[in-house]
Amino acid sequence: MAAASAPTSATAPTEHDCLAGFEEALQKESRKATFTCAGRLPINLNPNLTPSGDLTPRTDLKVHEQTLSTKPIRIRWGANGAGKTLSLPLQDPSDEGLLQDLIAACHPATSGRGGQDILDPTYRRAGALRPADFMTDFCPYESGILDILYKLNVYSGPGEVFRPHVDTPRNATQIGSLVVCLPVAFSGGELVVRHQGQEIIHDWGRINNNNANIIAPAAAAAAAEPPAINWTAFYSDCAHEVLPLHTGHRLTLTYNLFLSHGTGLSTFPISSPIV
Ligand SMILES: O=C(O)CCC(=O)C(=O)O
Ligand SMILES: [Fe+2]
Repeated sequence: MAAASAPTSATAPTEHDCLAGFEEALQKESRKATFTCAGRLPINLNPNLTPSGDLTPRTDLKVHEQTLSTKPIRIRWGANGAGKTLSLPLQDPSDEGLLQDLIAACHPATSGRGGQDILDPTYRRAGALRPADFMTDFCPYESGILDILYKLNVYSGPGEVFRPHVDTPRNATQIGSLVVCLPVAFSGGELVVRHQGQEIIHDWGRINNNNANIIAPAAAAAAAEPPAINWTAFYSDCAHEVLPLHTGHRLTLTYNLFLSHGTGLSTFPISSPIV
């Protein structure tokens, strides 16, 4: 009996065919893959603080067991001796002036184009503070999110905006961006994140803090939804934009996300992140 013949070279897939099939399969998968994640972090207006002002320390184990929350967020800015501190959410009507002071302290925000920071209000109309000009005690690491703090952004209504863009990576280890939206009332200003024909819209103004800037602890405790931080993270290749603000002020902290030792994901040497 004749032996079964081996596939001839005419019918056997070539290396090129295999690679093309592999590429097609990967592309299909990457279309289905998660490209962004998001979360909401309730603000505990009466947190249990350590003497140094931190939340009660957590072990890794506890982080997985607990519902995470954050203490109110403080932002400090201004020259030595003339510094100001704003706590969000506002808990007293007299603090509304401080929010206005912070907005006034911001400079017109630039955007990165061709490796340069460009000031173009038709592309981005918003205020910003550089990391050297403010401090915050919001700690994404403590809150279960990973970070390198990059900027405070303020968009005011009506009309401030950031047109579609991809963030300029600070170095080769940057894998994404994290946007944290602070508890101040606004409408419009949806953050739209896009990847390979998919789109996620974060309408944080609609759900932000019952549309009130000032929330007394008692009212917050009684409310069905306590004031909260909203956040989202996405990979560096995602285009995103902030749609025009309608009303109020939208304050965000943006962070660059870097690969670090120990994730097992990096095949190249990791240098210090540039902020
Ligand atoms: O404020 C936001 O939601 C996004 C800001 C942003 O995209 C950026 O600073 O690159
Ligand atoms: Fe961006």
